[in-house]
Amino acid sequence: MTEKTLKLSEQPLKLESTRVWRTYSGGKVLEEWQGRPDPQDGDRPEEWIASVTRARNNRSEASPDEGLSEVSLAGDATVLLKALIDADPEAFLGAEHVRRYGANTAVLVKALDSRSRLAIQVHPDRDFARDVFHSAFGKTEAWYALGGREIGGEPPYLLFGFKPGVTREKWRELFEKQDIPGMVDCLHRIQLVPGETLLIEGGVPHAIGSGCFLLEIQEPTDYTIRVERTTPEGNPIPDELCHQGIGFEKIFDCFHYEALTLEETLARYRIPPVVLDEGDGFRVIELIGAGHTDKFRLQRLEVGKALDCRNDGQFSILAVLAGSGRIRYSDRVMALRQSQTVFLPAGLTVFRIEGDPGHPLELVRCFPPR
Ligand SMILES: O=P(O)(O)OC[C@H]1O[C@](O)(CO)[C@@H](O)[C@@H]1O
Repeated sequence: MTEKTLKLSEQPLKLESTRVWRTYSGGKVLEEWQGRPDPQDGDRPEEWIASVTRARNNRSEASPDEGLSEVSLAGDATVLLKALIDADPEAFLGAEHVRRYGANTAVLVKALDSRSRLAIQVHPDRDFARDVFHSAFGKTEAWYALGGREIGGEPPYLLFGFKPGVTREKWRELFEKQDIPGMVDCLHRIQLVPGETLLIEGGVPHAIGSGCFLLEIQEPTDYTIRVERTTPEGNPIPDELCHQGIGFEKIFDCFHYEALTLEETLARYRIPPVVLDEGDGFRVIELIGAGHTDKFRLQRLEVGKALDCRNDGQFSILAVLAGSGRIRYSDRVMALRQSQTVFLPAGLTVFRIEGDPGHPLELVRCFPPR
């Protein structure tokens, strides 16, 4: 029997691995999860998934396309996801999405594994991004904790949100003195709990601690303002990477000086999961919904048997956290295994996810804003 002819925008697209250089080290747990031989920590601790966003690393030796994801085609051929989308935005992203956001997915997904703590940083909200970077997107982000490891006897942890008593003047003074313990002490600290989701709005100071393995969903930019001029591992950070070209004076405008207690911070930013649908051999859990942010949505899918899905005129992105199985679409099948990532174009309207007996699939499904 001959297969039906399908356009690329009508089929699931397997994504190649896209590792990206960062100022912090990590990646060993990520590589273990990916089943790579000889997993190692290094200077590319992040996997960018379905990315149409270029990394802002300011490194002359790197490719100008660093950060852009490639799609695997037949044989060993690959093509940039961005090139496919640019050639036919509506078919891949959906007409309504293109009307609102142009030929941009409006979302970026990452798997991130830190051996060392990240530098204390902040990302722009939409207003700051528009006024200062002339960008339609800021960098609100959310972390879905997958697991982690102890580093030097310390369990994985997160720093975020100003504590009561922190003012713009105090923050600036600590920056000028480069008083790192003082800056760390201005932020709330919590332990990373696998399965928890935190939403970090643009403007909120934060630093992912050492030993964290998480999935991140965010707006599609790489604007990171870093207030530590030397990384926790002792490497100087070039000024341009700290202030992103806007100068040190301006960076203090990017922070939201809203000092909340830990309870208030967690009540605002920790998002409890909600079961949306459950049946014989599947569960669909909302991790981030439209009520939490208008920047993206995130679901966890658990598929022991089968789950019928629709794309409803929008694309979505899958990452297989664990298990194995397949996607059935039209008259075809695509195998799924742990760490596989897949772009599901808007033109793929219906598909079925099936888990293998004894190896139920655990997946995240990432959506752009509605
Ligand atoms: O400043 P660093 O350590 O390179 O970290 C940047 C990283 O921080 C994050 O914003 C997470 O907080 C990632 O999206 C980003 O790649």
